[in-house]
Amino acid sequence: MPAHQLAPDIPSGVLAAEQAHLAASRAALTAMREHARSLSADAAGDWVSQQILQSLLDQRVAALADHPDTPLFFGRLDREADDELPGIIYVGRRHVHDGHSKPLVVDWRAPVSRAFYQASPADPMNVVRRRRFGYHGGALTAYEDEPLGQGVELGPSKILTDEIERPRTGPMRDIVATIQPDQDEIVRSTLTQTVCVQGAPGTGKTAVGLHRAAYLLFTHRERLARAGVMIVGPNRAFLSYISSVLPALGEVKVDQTTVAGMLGDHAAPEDALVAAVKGDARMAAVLERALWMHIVKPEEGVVFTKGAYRFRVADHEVREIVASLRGTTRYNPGRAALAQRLAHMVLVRMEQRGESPDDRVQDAVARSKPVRQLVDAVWPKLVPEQVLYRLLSDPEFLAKAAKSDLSPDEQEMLIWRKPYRSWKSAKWTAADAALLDELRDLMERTPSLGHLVVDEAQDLSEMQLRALGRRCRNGSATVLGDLAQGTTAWSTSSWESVLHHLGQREGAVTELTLGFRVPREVLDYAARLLPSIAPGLAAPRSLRPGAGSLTVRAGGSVAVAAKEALEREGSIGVIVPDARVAEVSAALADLPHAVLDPDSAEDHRLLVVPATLAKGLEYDHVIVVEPADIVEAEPRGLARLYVVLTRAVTTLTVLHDKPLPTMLTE
Ligand SMILES: Nc1ncnc2c1ncn2[C@@H]1O[C@H](COP(=O)(O)OP(=O)(O)OP(=O)(O)O)[C@@H](O)[C@H]1O
Repeated sequence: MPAHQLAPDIPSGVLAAEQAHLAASRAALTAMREHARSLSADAAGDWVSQQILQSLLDQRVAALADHPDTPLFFGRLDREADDELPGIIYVGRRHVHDGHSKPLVVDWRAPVSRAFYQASPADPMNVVRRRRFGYHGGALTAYEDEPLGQGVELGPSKILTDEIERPRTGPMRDIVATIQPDQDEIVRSTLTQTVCVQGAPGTGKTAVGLHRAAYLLFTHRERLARAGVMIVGPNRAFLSYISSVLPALGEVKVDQTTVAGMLGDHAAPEDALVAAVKGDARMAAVLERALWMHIVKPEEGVVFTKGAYRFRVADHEVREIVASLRGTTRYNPGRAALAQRLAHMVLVRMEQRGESPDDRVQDAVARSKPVRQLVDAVWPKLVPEQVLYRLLSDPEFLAKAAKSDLSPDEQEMLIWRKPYRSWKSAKWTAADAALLDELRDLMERTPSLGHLVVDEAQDLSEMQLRALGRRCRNGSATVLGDLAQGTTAWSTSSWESVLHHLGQREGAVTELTLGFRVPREVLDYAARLLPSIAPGLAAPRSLRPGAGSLTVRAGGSVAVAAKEALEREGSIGVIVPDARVAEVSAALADLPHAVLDPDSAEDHRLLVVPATLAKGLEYDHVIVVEPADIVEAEPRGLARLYVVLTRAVTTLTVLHDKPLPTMLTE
């Protein structure tokens, strides 16, 4: 027998007491906000400090806002612990205390809240009873008790099931009330630990990554406020979908971007095979050689004239300085160091002549014309685009830089068929963006963030991973993905390799196995593709039975399917081959709908979604149009189809005129 009590939606004595605690917590939060509002920035010494303090106070006031629809707490722990904390703890989205510093609500990220997610009959963690609360709108309407420490088996939680079954409308929600024990382990792993999560569609990877960011920001507030945390997602539609999760958890200062947003939005078209060569980590050595090949062997010395005197640095001395700097610094600091070292030699000559020049003289000599001319000739000023331009347009230069790292065929593939006039007019591709970033870092060190969350990481090239790795080289990362959902020319087949190229070899690979999104029937259907796209992976499991959720129709009309879906509750995604977006949108002309546009604030229940933008998204009802065309459209089309078929929360309708891939019909 499940040891559960689900209170009916009628206030009982217990429910009334809990509602009173909610009211008291709300009032306390309002008082905290009023107090924050009453604080003045005038105490700060000067105008600038005043502005900074005022902005901090404003942020604090905003963070203390009470959102009536968002439950202030969602759980309660009755504890039997020998510590200084209260015996009863309410777990919520943020700390709330009364005027005497007594905690009314404890932040879910605090160490004591861990038991809310982890305690079990086998390991009660000093908790005798865990209570979950159910809300309707902002009103507390139900509770559910789980006795721990009595050795009683727990049955399924209805509040948890209701939360998972709740129709999805609008952007992604936080899962803070229902994080599962294996997810919580990942969320609370320490800041220094890089974690890589493999998980089938809908196992909560994205949710876990976002909650880990919130957890780390809470636990290491100062350090991460300085160093920064960034979320990297596959496209802007995805970023817009996840955009409200962290703000709902009180974290507004996390940058969310795509790889293109980080490395440069270059999108000239490119053959997938060429892109694959450019994405290969072997390019790193080629680029490094290409950059340093710009240094010219010095044939002349330098002569600095001051009044009637001439101070000379001989050619062999210049060669020695260049040789000693080469390979020991990045390119740009090396250039600056060369000027300073030449100036220093001149100063030594001045001293030999009995002068006593100081640092200012050294700077002046370093900036003088003869020194600048020599530095420009020997160690030329460069931008990354110049180097890459030369590499992709000059076969001889490429051959020298590539040595044996690239085969002659690969080199030939890299050379532009139609060269551009100059580096300034070159049109760069997405793969070039990572090469330019590598060069930029060889010239000037890229600053590192404190933590990076990388979603859909299976799709990144080795060179892109290196670029991301630079941005967390003094920090750590949360790497999320699914080997079965790799759709790019360079998709990985091993997480160890991803961690290697990210520069986080110590990272731990872990797996989430239970699906929260896709009904079992739909997931089993999609999983028929797995042996063809990721033979090593086990079939995914779903928490949600969802009988009757799958319909496959030959010759069915998209308008009819959309009308049927509109009669039900929740969001609808009509996922179509990219080339057929306009046609399907026209077929739906009688129904209010929009084509998915990441930049539009317009929210539509019925959306036409190009197949290549569906990654990471979910809809209550998904209608997939013509799977054969989705498969045909790209080299890893079967994996794309797997992604598309696993976006449904409640129903999946597959419409096809052409034969379905055989794996789906066998
Ligand atoms: N513990 C949980 N409680 C409630 N809902 C959850 C939980 N974990 C995940 N979900 C929900 O399941 C859905 C899928 O989660 P998410 O998008 O994070 O999965 P994913 O593994 O990133 O999927 P994909 O690989 O398809 O991108 C979301 O609606 C999420 O809110």
